[in-house]
Amino acid sequence: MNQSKEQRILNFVLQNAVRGDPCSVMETIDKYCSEKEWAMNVGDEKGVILDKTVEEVNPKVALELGTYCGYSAVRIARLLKAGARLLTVEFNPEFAAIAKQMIEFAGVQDKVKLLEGPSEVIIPQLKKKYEVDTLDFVFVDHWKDRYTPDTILLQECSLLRKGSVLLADNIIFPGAPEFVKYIRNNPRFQCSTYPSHLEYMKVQDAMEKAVFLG
Ligand SMILES: O=C(NC/C=C/[C@H]1OC[C@H](O)[C@@H]1O)c1cc([N+](=O)[O-])cc(O)c1O
Ligand SMILES: [Mg+2]
Repeated sequence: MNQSKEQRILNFVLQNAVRGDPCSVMETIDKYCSEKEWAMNVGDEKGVILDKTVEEVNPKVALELGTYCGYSAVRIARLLKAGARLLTVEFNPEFAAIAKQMIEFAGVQDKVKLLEGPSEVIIPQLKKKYEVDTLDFVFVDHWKDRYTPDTILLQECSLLRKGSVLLADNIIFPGAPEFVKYIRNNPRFQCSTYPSHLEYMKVQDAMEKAVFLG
């Protein structure tokens, strides 16, 4: 049974990156995916926007929707202060297994909790099962048609507080048009757009930052 692309990416990291070095893991994934096989990691250009937002928020509790191979989980976790944690949600078991190994190789496993399952099932469990009070930061990068329902679900589950920051990937490509309409017309969010490019490509993309006003 031949390997998946995600397994090839992991193997390339295991063979070429420095164990315990998150930057080395990120650089190695970016090298593979720009030179050998494209993959839907947030990438090095949009990754800088992610970095800046995480540094600005300095979250104690962060949530990621859409782990994939763990690239952005490593990217976020490397910036978290002592005692801070990232919960990352992935429903595809193959991707979750790859991401778990990626996170461990990068040495950020103590800051990251990988939750396997659909976001609509996991989000309502965050308070009781995962001891979350409210979320300081949410990176939204999963199925584009789940961006809006899950943003609504986060509010319904009282997981956002005044100042919670959402950062959504791919609002131009592949696009999340109804999310953009929802969030920009919602008086409870203060939105700003960060133009960029699709990972590893010369295609226009952007990220949307939305601050919850309470
Ligand atoms: O579908 C995308 N992301 C959705 C991710 C979906 C995965 O996360 C949740 C689910 O387990 C699935 O396996 C995507 C697609 C492109 N793209 O260019 O097609 C670029 C991106 O940055 C993306 O995040
Ligand atoms: Mg994306």
